[in-house]
Amino acid sequence: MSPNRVSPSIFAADFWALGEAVRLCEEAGVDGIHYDVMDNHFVPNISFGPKMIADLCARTSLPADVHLMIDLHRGIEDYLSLPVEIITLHLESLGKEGHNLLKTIRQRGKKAGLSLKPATPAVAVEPYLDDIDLILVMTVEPGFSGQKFMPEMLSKISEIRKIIADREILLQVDGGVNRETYQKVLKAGANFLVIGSAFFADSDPKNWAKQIHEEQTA
Ligand SMILES: O=C(CO)[C@@H](O)[C@H](O)COP(=O)(O)O
Ligand SMILES: [Co+2]
Repeated sequence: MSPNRVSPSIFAADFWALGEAVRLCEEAGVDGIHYDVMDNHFVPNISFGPKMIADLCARTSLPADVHLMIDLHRGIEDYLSLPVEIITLHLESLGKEGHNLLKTIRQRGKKAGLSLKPATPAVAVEPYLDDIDLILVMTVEPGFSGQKFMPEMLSKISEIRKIIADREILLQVDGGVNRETYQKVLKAGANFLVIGSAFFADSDPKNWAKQIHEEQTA
């Protein structure tokens, strides 16, 4: 089994020193940077848009995964043209165009991700399994970093691991992942952690990233 992946959520960094935060990620040996895009419609918060992602991507070779928490009715063209590895859409925001949007992400040379809010059941991913490369299980309500992990999501992670079966779909978990919760999340079946506030507050993020990479999973 390939090693677990970890991507810090740059939204949790100090915006005064974004460049330093990216350097910290590089030095810690993480696998990418997670960009939380919020538009104050799908979630009650605003973060940043495509220009900021483009500017940071231009200065680092760390792969980018873009978590779009936006109203999709105006399309996603601004994000499709970015040099990013993964674009993740929320299942709850897909509407009738869902399959086409996911297919378009792949046609544009990126991995397509599908994210589930805490109330969305695991089985909801089943119609999309042929169109996706990643499933993101939210373990907090989307919109803010620094929230408490929802332990009741662990069984959902295991359920999705079973649904994925032998497909090559990454299982990403996002929200409240910290030194106390990350092993439970990996044990439940995730192989891709997003860590926001806990990563940037950690006294030895390099050591933590190494532990995540080396943690044995099922
Ligand atoms: O997508 C989101 C929140 O909507 C996440 O990516 C968080 O921003 C991660 O931050 P922590 O919960 O780890 O502090
Ligand atoms: Co996120």
